[in-house]
Amino acid sequence: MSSSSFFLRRHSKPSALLPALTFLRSMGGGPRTFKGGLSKWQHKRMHEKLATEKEHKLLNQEKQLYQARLRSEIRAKAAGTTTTSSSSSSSSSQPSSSFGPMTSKDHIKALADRFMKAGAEDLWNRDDGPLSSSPNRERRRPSPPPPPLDIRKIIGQHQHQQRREYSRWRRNESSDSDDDNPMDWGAAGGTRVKPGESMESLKFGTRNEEGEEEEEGGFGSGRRSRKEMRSGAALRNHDVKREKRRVLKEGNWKERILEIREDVRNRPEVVDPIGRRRREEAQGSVLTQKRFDEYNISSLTIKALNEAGYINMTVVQEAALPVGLEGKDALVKSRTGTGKSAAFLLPAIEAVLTATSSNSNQRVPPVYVLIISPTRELAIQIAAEANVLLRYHDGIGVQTLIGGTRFKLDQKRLQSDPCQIIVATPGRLLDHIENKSGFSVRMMGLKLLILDEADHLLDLGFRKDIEKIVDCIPRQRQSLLFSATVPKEVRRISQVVLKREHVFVDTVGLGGVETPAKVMQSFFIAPHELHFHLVHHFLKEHIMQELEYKVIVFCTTAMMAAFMYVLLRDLKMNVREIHSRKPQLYRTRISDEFRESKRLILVSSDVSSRGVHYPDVTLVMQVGIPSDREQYIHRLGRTGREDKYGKGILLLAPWEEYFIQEISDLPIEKRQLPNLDSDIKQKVEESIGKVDTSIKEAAYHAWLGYYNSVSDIGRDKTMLSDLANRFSHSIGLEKPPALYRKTALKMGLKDVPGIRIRK
Ligand SMILES: Nc1ncnc2c1ncn2[C@@H]1O[C@H](COP(=O)(O)OP(=O)(O)OP(=O)(O)O)[C@@H](O)[C@H]1O
Repeated sequence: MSSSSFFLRRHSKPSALLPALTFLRSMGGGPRTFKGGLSKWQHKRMHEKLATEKEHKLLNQEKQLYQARLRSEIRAKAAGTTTTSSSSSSSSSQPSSSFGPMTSKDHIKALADRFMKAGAEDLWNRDDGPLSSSPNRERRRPSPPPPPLDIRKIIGQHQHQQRREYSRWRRNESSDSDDDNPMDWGAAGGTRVKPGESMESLKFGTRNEEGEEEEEGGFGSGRRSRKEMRSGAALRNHDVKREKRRVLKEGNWKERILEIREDVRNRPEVVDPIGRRRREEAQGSVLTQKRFDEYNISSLTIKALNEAGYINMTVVQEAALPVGLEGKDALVKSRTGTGKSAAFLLPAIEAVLTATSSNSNQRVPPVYVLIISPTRELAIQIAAEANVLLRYHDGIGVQTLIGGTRFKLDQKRLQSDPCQIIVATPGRLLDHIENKSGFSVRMMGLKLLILDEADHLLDLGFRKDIEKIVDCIPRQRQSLLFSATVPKEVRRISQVVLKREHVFVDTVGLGGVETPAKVMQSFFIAPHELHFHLVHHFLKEHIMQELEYKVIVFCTTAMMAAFMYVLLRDLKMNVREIHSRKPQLYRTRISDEFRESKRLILVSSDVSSRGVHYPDVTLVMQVGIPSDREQYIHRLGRTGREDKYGKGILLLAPWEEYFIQEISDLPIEKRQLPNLDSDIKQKVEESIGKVDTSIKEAAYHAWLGYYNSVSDIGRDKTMLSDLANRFSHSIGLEKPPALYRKTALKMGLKDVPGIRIRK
């Protein structure tokens, strides 16, 4: 069917679509409902709640253990058996060689020592007096004492840092090295590899026995292993205790945020953008000196690579290829747009070549490589890149299995055009596995499983599907996981797919900035009513500045994207839309058009936020709060790819400002709102008025569904209803449209004032 007939079909009856549009957030083809009719977000919250309960249970158990230790110490004292540990502890922080119980003071001192080697004695003195009055001690330290340390503050900040896995502290602590060089933020962790640098300096953290990765860097002035920083067995209950005791007063937070902001403002790239450019140019690009032909890659692939313009490897390719080619499992983290696809496609092709050479006379070749991607666009793009690299390999085929296309057509292609590499989205792949057509038999020969955007695929929305898929493929296989973001919890869950002894390749590094170096990031806080005016203003301004502009505007939901598109089109902008409410053929066409074009604006939901490579995007605008830090980073990563320059704008409403804390370690700056021209304002108002009511109502419903799922806003239903009313006004609705009773019930909005329910 032609794309135009799809287009006509889409417009024939928009109202018929409405019930299906309600409350569904674009999830890139992932499952939308879960057992018991729960939405993704309700399901996610349920799991978070269960995890918190579990954590509390563990806390109690550990508390009991601690109390038991104290009791045994008292008993030991009563029996007159003072242990070596207690007597030696005042002079040494080392644990005693005796296995008797430690006193509580010893224990705390030992902890303080381990926690902060350099400052431990000060901590001890401050809290426990006796030591500071010790004459020996005075003798040992004749110089004036350093300023007292506030242990609570330090521990609180340290835990805060651990919990969010941010690394600002490390940067602050190690900033002496080269504070004014934004490119060197990761230097203290020794993880950023510059062209020509030895690969030894890259971080390859293999898993230790506890399943934690050993990494350099840590708190305080010294370097320490990640294992030490985290929960060692002895430290663990005290870690938890500190967490419980921690008083994070609002004031402290505010102070810290102000400090961070001040720091951001003073960064050289903010105050001196030209100097920044020069410094970066001096630093070189993501390309290294290493050439592809130096590795054990087939000459036919090298030929194709060279033709495609790939001569030298990027940092991630140089780091991940040897691991992938050796057949090891790996979790690979590297910034957006740095060439991860080739880093996994090359081992994939080699795996097929090895497998076919030993297994050549099968009538229907098994599938040797399975690549899973969260979105259809990304799957199509990966298959296209694989085809480029396979140009000279006759007999090796790639196929995509993605939703939104005809299942029967997939089956026909699988039979008529056998392939060894499959690129699939999870849902459609499962359909094929569960369908008894022999597809799962072909999967029995699988040698290599690759998850692109692995953190997203292991997130709650997809994890069940991934687990099912993993259950249906051979255990004896290699697995490679790639992403630009790898949150702590994903590292743990990755064991669902990876072998225990996998390698962690991290080209960002602890303390490294996760966003592209050459993207200037700023955020604006403005009442929601002004967002559309501001989007229009920023676009106009950018078009004036950039002759060859290419912009992506990310909206919170598919229906918000639809609304924004209609509005910008009416304002005579050269704009396209792409989101999950569009048929796949339309999406593919728009995606291809945007890839090839210049001077074009793409309004998108999250179908374009991850992995999709649109060359030369000059500006990424994010309107409304991103669902998490990772989403912000991936969306922003659509610009500044391949070492190019770009701009990122985040537009938030005042109640969304708390999100800035989530990304406070990134080089993002708050900007003053521009003065809006009253004529332009009026023009925008008029265009809002012209948008079809059905689109506005669907946008309102989607807005409510999205913000209900954003925990800090969705928790307070009265506030949510208030904001929803304001939102409905801002998109030109006279009154908020009513909800279906069932939906209102599901969202916990049934008896909330201001939320209308259908009779
Ligand atoms: N060695 C290389 N030499 C030249 N260009 C390269 C090289 N490797 C990759 N590229 C190009 O860099 C661009 C970005 O690559 P790719 O899409 O693989 O990035 P990515 O790291 O997967 O990004 P994301 O995190 O957004 O998924 C592509 O256009 C690709 O063709």
